[in-house]
Parts: sequence; C-alpha cells; structure tokens
Amino acid sequence: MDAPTTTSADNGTSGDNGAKGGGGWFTPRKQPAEGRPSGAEGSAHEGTEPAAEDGRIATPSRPVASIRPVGTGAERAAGTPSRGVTVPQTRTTPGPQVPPAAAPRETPAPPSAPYGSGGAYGAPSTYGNAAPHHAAPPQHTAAPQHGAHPYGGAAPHQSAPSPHAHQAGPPHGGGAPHHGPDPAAGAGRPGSGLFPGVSDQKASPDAVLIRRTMEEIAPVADKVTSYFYALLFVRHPDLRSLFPAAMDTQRDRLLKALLTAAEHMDNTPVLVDYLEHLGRGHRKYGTQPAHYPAVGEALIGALTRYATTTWNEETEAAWVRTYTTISQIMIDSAAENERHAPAWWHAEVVSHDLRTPDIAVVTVRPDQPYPFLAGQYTSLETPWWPRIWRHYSFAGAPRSDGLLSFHVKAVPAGWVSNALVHHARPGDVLRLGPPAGSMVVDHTTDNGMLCLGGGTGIAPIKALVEDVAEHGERRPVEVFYGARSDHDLYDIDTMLRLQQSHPWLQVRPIVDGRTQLPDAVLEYGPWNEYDAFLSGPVGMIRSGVDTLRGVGIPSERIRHDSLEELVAAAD
Ligand SMILES: NC(=O)C1=CN([C@@H]2O[C@H](COP(=O)(O)OP(=O)(O)OC[C@H]3O[C@@H](n4cnc5c(N)ncnc54)[C@H](O)[C@@H]3O)[C@@H](O)[C@H]2O)C=CC1
Repeated sequence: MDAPTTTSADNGTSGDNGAKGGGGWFTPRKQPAEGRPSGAEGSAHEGTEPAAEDGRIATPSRPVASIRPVGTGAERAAGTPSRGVTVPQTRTTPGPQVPPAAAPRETPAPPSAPYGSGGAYGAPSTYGNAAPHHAAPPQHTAAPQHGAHPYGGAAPHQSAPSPHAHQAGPPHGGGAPHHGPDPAAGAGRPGSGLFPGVSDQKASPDAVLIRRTMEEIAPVADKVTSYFYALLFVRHPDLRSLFPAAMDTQRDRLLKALLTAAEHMDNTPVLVDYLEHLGRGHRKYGTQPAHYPAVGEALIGALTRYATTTWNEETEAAWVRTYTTISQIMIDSAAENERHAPAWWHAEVVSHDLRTPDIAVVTVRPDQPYPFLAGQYTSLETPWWPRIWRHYSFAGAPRSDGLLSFHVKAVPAGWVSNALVHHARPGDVLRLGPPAGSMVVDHTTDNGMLCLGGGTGIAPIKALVEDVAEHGERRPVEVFYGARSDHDLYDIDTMLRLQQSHPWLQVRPIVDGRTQLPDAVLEYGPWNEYDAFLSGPVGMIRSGVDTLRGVGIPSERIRHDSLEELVAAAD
C-alpha cells in the first residue's frame, strides 16, 4: 500500500463521491461501455469505471465512510485544524537514516518492477527491524475517530521495541529476522493461512477484520489488484504517469504491502517503522498527500468488489480507519524527511568497469552529499527506463570523495541491470533514492563477523569489511565468497587485497562444486560467538539462515536483507 490516503480538502465527499444519490464515495460515475477490458492498464477513461473480469460493473455495495483528511504534520504544527484523525507530530530522525530492513537488488525478472522495491504504491519492503534509533516506542498513535482505534484497535505491543531491531527484516514476519513466532502474536493461538504465527486472540478488533478480508481475497489477489489499479487510473488518470509503463511487478506490491501492514497491525513499533520507511521512499515517485485518498478509494472499491463474504459496514469502517492512519504516518514521514533530504539524488556515472561479460562495477558521483551506512542499499533509476527502480547495495563504505559504487549483474529480461551493464557510460546521469537497510555493523560490540556473500551479494559484504577497517577495530571478520565458477569471482582480487592489509580478515572463495556456500562454513568455526551477515540470492539466504542457526548463531544475530523483496525481485 503504498499509497495510503488521507487528506482531502473536501473530506473525501466532494462531487459524485459523496455519500449521496445511492452512489457513495466509490460508486461509478458512469457505466462503462459494454465489453470494456479490465485491468490496471489500458483502459482508463476519465469519468468511466472499469469493468470487472466478468464484465459486470463493479459497484460498491453502499456508500463508504470517507477517508478523513488530516493534513500534514507541518500543517498541524502551524495550527491548521485537524479534520480527522489526530496524529502526533512526526518525530525527528537525525543523522543518516537506517531505515528498517531491506530490499531486493537486481531484478532478474520482469523488467517492470515499477516503484522498485521499497516502493511506490504498493511496495512493502522492509522494516521488520527498526534501526537502532527507531527502537523507541512509536510516537505515532493516531487517535481514534469515532471511537475507532488507530491501527485497528488497541496498540498492544507498543511498549516493546522490536526484538530484532538490528536484523534485516522481512516484511511479513516470515523471513529471516523473525524466526519463530511473531512478537505481535502474543501467546495466543497461532493464526493460519496468510498470517501464520499471528494470533487473533490478542488482536485488536480492526486487525481481526482486516486479516479476514485479506484471507478472503488471497485466492483472487490478481483480480483485486488489477481492479484496484483500474479503478485508480480510471478515476485519476493523472496518477498513471507516476507509475512505470509496465505494471507487472507493481501489481504484486500492493498486496504485499497490505499483507505486511495487516500482519503487523498490532505491533505498532514495527508497523510505524515500516510505514515511515515507505513514506520516505515514496518521495522519489512524486507521491503527494493528495494522492492518498485516491488510492484509498480505489482500495476500498476493490475490496468491496471482491471480499464479498467478509465485507460489511463494520469491516469497511475498520479498513477506512486503518488506511487513514497508515496514510497519515506515511505523509508525516515524507514531510519530516523533506526537511533534511532531497526526494532523490542525481548521480553521474564516473566509471564503468566491465568485470565479466555480464557484471559491471558502476561508480557514480551524487550531485549532493549522500549519507548512508556500509551495508545499506539504495534504489536506482536509469534514464533508459523511467520510473523503474531497482535496489543495489553500496559496494563500499562511505568515501571521503563522496563516490558510490554498485556491482551490477545483467540478468535475463532485466531492463535496468542490462542498461547499467551494457549501456551506461561515464557522463550518464542516474537517479538514486534514499539509503535503506539495516544490515549494518554494530560497532558497540567486538563480536566476530561471519559474512557470506554469494555472487554480486559480495558488494555489501565488502562495504562491511571496509567499515570495520575504518573504525580501527580488530574483531575477526571471516568472509565466504561464493560463486558458480572461478570466472564468476569477479571481485576476488579486491577481497584478497583487503585480506592482505588486515590481519583480522580472512577471505575464502567458495566455488560451487564439492560444497556450496552456506555448507562451506561448516568446515570452519566454531561460529556461535559470531554475528552473521548474509547477502546473495534468496536461496542462499534461506539455506544460509538454516545453516547458521544450526551452528549455534541465534536468529537475532543473523542479518540479511528482506527475503520477500528478494523473492519479488526474482519473480
Ligand atoms: N548487486 C548487489 O548489490 C546485491 C545483490 N544481491 C543479490 O545477490 C544475488 C546475486 O546473484 P548472482 O551473482 O547471479 O549469484 P549466483 O546465482 O551466481 O549465486 C552465487 C553463489 O551463491 C550461492 N548460492 C546460490 N544459490 C544458492 C542456493 N539456492 N543455496 C545455497 N547457495 C546458493 C552459491 O555459492 C553460488 O555460487 C542476486 O539475487 C541479487 O539480488 C544481494 C545483495 C546486494
């Protein structure tokens, strides 16, 4: 969800959207033509409504409550009267952002992933783990309207910061950071279906209703998503230009974001971190507060159409409350971020080093200072594929000259990666989003570091090593660098040079054969006193987490970027 909602000067009830005339907020203004194609793309003509897959017109069952406008945090600070939910002022986050968890990298799949990962209108991404400074209990506790609860009711676990605050966290609690029951699940009966490990027993009433809806629409998720975008673009054709031409991957992002929010609805710290990250990340797409109500209308319209069994007035009210709060947090987060960071950075390619026929090291110079931490990643857009963003890790610790490097592998059908490897040249200008990810070094300990880098996943591992070196630490750092063949160890010379300079560093190239990357660590050790860092293909992360837990490293000391995002990127 990415495009949550809010603010609308008319309180969301203007024009035909008002709850009048039997229409209601999401009621079609006009019948669509017979046989009109459905789907998110193609079809949006202003003043008409999209047809459902079966050709029927989708008309919400009844008027829905308006998604309330609340203005931005800045407006409230200036004394603008609140018109809806009361949301406390956004907190200030000084210094480089260490947004919650992670994201995907090169996207070997459909070239279309719009708002890249992390992103836009529907991109979850990570959060699962708040960065250290996010560990404090959230200040966002949207006051309920009409007795409703902000996140769908009570905000139960507010007092407990995420126990996985240092891990790269998957959005749906499924991936690595949350090995074991979700902290939000309490001691109740574990949930089932879409939300394993999430219990309804301690869940707030709104959370229960929202999850029921999600369970119901899961089997028809594709239809819901298509219909959502169709509604959005038909009613707001101007918003279409914010999205990439190809919507394939984008569609999934909405549902994933919803799942993420739904799963963590009662875990306020996690949810707020996630949404704040999402709100900041949306700035680069040009998302404005006014866009949120539009998305909210389309969302409710799509749910009304497809969640036929669970949808009723109560459920609808829960969704409206929840969406309003979500929007507010994202809007406030973006507004706060706007005070000290650009929405994006331009970055000129200054060198392009083709290491293998399909791997390049691309170095860029941002047009203004770009603060980040070693181990983080950014989103990147090329001039050849506007509005298509991909995530790449910084392949080095911050440098005094401000240059940033990325390791890019051209993957089949990967538009961005192929453009970067085969077309980018010095002088080309890319766009970068804000830094993200929490796979960073904890300099408050001197624990040994066990690092597994598979393929181009070695990029952030190299950054971590440089970070340790720059801090003058002498903790043991063991790097296992996996590749399919000797030829694919494109950065081994750099890693071995680092090893020569630093006696605390051990680099072991592991070429697929007798053993593969995660298993190779079993021949060494013991590792139970180490912190672990995993970076590479999702299969490697999954098996690596299992292996490392098996050798005694607790889950909370195993860090990696979001599995969900990596999976999404590989679709
Ligand atoms: N470029 C970047 O900045 C970053 C990229 N990544 C991710 O790293 C991946 C790199 O892709 P490639 O270079 O093509 O890697 P690859 O597919 O050639 O695999 C590299 C090595 O990882 C291990 N591995 C792969 N699959 C495995 C599995 N299922 N189980 C156990 N070990 C496995 C093997 O040792 C293999 O040689 C991509 O998925 C990318 O998204 C992750 C972080 C940063």
